[in-house]
Amino acid sequence: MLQLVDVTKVYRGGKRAVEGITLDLQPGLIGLLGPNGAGKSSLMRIAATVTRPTSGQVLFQGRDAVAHPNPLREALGYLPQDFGVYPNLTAREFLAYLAAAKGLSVRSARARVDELIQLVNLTEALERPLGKYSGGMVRRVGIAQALLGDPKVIIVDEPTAGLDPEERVRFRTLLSDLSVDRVVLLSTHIVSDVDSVAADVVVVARGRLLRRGAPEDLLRDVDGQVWEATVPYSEVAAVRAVHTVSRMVRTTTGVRLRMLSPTRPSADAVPVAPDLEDAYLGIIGRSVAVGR
Ligand SMILES: Nc1ncnc2c1ncn2[C@@H]1O[C@H](COP(=O)(O)OP(=O)(O)OP(=O)(O)O)[C@@H](O)[C@H]1O
Repeated sequence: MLQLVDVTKVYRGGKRAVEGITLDLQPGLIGLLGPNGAGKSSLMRIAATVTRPTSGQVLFQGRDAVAHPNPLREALGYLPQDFGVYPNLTAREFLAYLAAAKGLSVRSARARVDELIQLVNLTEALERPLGKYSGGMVRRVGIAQALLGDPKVIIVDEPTAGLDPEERVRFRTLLSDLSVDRVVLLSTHIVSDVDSVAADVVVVARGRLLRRGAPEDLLRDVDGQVWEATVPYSEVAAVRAVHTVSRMVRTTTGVRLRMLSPTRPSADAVPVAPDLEDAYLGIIGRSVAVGR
């Protein structure tokens, strides 16, 4: 439905944020994972037609969405990373304003706004000005506005920033439900945001696509390479210098480390089943090791 073809973004001043990324996106939830500065937001802005690629193509239903962005814009719900609100409007006024800008009729806008306010759990704060909302509440308004107009493509950039754990789970479930017949592209640097909801994971770093696959494929990459061992606190730095450590828990007997290593890292290390966080760190770690 939405394709990025060999997309590159070079900002004024020469910063290369995206380096030849090709992605064919079909309905479903696609998790775009990468560390800070990987180029996720740049890629999302290009996919959302708010930034033009320096080279490469964006195609929506086979048509050029760079030269003719309107068909994609009409089908799009976008939550940018730097989403802002008008502080003097209430949530209802703000959403009604955006619904009007999207061309929804007054009647269908009113029903949709009420529905969305319930969906993102803002009913109680409805009549308060947005300037008095917490960061997490503003985020929820952002999610609601992205869903106005029943979009076929939903692009959400770090949507869970500022949400509490319960809201995160709720939001993950919502996006998963929506992805049944829509493209939902979610960017994050938090692996648990895509774990168990994304059937398709894309890992980017330094502007490049490093790996794309189903979570089970990514887990297979590090099968037999994840270990746990307890080491004295004084040895932690030495272990970390050699291995990617994905978890560290201080215990009464030392520090319990979870680490990636192609071979058993120490005599007392026990193999454990990999999770997506291990797989992700493995991909990022390998890309650093080979200098990509
Ligand atoms: N408008 C801009 N002008 C110049 N450089 C930019 C601009 N926007 C982003 N960059 C740079 O491009 C690189 C990629 O940034 P981008 O925001 O796309 O990454 P990201 O993966 O979304 O990271 P984060 O999660 O920190 O936002 C970074 O080095 C960033 O500083």
